[in-house]
Order: sequence, then C-alpha cells, then structure tokens
Amino acid sequence: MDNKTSAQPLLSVRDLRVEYMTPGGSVCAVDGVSFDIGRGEVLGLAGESGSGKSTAAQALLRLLRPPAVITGGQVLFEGEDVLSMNDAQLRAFRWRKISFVFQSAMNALNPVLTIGEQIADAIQAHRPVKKAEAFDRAASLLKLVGIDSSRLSSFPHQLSGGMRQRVVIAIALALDPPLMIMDEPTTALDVVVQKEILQQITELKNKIGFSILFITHDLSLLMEFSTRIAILYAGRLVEVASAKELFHSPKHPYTRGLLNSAPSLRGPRGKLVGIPGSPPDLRALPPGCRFHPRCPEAMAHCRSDVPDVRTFGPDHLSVCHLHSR
Ligand SMILES: Nc1ncnc2c1ncn2[C@@H]1O[C@H](COP(=O)(O)OP(=O)(O)OP(=O)(O)O)[C@@H](O)[C@H]1O
Repeated sequence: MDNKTSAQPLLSVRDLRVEYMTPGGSVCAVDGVSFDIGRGEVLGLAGESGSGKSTAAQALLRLLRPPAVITGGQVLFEGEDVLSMNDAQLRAFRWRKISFVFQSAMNALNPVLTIGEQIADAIQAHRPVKKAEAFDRAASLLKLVGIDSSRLSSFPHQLSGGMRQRVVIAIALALDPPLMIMDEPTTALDVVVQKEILQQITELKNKIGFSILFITHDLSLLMEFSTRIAILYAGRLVEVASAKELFHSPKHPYTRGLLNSAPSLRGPRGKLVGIPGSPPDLRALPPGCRFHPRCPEAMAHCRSDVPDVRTFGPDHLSVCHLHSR
C-alpha cells in the first residue's frame, strides 16, 4: 500500500516515551504520548509548566541531548520512521520537513550578521543556490512575514523583539517545510504584537498550506489559533479534541480547570478559579490517576487505578474514571 496517501496523517506519534537519566534515577517526562497531525492542521499542545510539552516536541526532531533519552514509541513523518534515521538522514530531514521555532529564538540571531545574511545562510546550508538567489528568496520571505525587504541589511539589534521573532519565523519557512513546530513562539512579546504575529502565521498557513504543532501554556491563545488541542498533564495526554469541542464540551476535570483559569475564555464577569495545588514531582508520581490529588471530582478508585482512554465521537478522547461511572 502507498504509505504517502493524503488520507494518512502528516505526522503520526505513537506511545512516545522520553526519560531524563538523572543521577537520582530516571524521570519520565513524556509517558506514552500518541497523536496525529493532519495536513494544514494546527495542533495545539497545552499543559502547565513541566508537563512535558517541550520535551515531546523536541523528541519529534530528535533535538534532545543527554540526559534526555527517547526510550520508546514511534514517530512517522509521511510514513518515514524518524526515530530510526541515521545522522545523515536526520540532517536532510530537519528544516526541510519539520522546522522548529523556539521561544527565545529571536535572541539566538547572530548579532554580527545582517538579517539578509542570516536568512541566506540558512537557505544555502540546505540548498545549492548562489548567494544572489538566496538573498532574493530572503527578501520574499521577509515580505511574507510583513517586514520590508530594506531590512535585509539591518542587524538584529536594529529590530524590535516582534520583528526579530518574525525573522526567525521567516527562517523556519525558508525551506517550505510541511510542518512547523512552534514552542511558545510569542510568549516573550507583548499581547498586541503576539496577536499580530499569530494572525499573520494563520494567513501564511492558509496560503502556503503547512501544518503547525503549536505549544503554549496559554489555552486562550490556542483556542483562537488551533484546529485541535491536546492537553498534557505530568507527561501523559489527558484529553484531545477539536478546539471548538474542547471549549464547549471539555470532558476532563483538568481541562475544565485550565479553561476556568484562563480569563479571556470564560469572560471578564466569570469567576476565575485556578487549579488548586501544583503538578506532581515526576520522581514521585501519585498512584492511579496522576491528577487525582488536585481533582475536584476524584473518586476512591482514582487513587489506585489508572484510567482508560474513552472516546466521544471520532475526534475526541479523554482519560478519566468519571466517564465510566
Ligand atoms: N535536563 C533535565 N533533567 C532532568 N529532568 C528534566 C530536564 N529537563 C526537563 N526535565 C523534566 O521534564 C519535565 C518536562 O519538562 P518540559 O520542559 O518538557 O515541560 P514543559 O511542559 O515544556 O514546561 P514549560 O512550559 O515550563 O516549558 C519537567 O517537569 C522536568 O521534571
């Protein structure tokens, strides 16, 4: 069977497991995570700090360094097995197939090179094109992200934070990758600039047709921006649904807690209720459901039994004992 048919997801992640091998023992930061990303889709990955979002995202491109080790699972991109690629295959895969925008990437631009040189270098590192051609492409990429091409000769310090982050996004788009991973890409920026950039990314996505894995702890941002949303808690997915369904019909008490702690989602007059307590220490996880110590609806068996996955329609799953009452 042709494994590159359009019905197949662009990215398919199954039972992904990542551990940090620390002197005190292994810490399982991503524990059996599975999800798909379709073509043209924006999958939002949300969860409190330390839930494993960045670890999972970096594992997809094998960007993790020791003490992190991928200890299980499968990552298929257009049917290709990413976890078994050798170094040469990985080099050819990264940026061409999946690019990555880090939270602080705008601070990683080289201060002594112009914007044009940096974008052109990124292009020439992967494609056999002449400098002039690389600069032409750099100019059109800058235009794509809303920056005048006269800025090609500017140095990073001559640009605002928002502009620098747009440059990083332009670099991530340079090789037309089908998937872009964005890890808190606008968190360091003020809210207005954040919205402008996300609006622009949405327009580009619609025009060019790439997919996005968008990571943030800001659920209200995800609701506006994502097609589907996956909620991670202490290394495990607890709910996955379309953004619309997650907003109108959240199933998991943790998702409901996150929604109730996000001001712009429940409206200014709604009472904001944060989730009491904090996520567990991954070295001393509670038995049963990992969320039970903080769950307002916890029952006796939540303290001892791990809940099963329940589905609600074709594209909505939740992992909670409440569903089997
Ligand atoms: N270098 C490390 N050594 C040991 N454990 C680590 C290391 N880096 C991360 N971890 C563990 O992995 C867990 C997940 O971290 P990760 O950065 O992936 O979470 P996150 O959801 O992206 O958090 P944030 O929103 O703060 O970026 C952390 O809770 C921590 O216990």
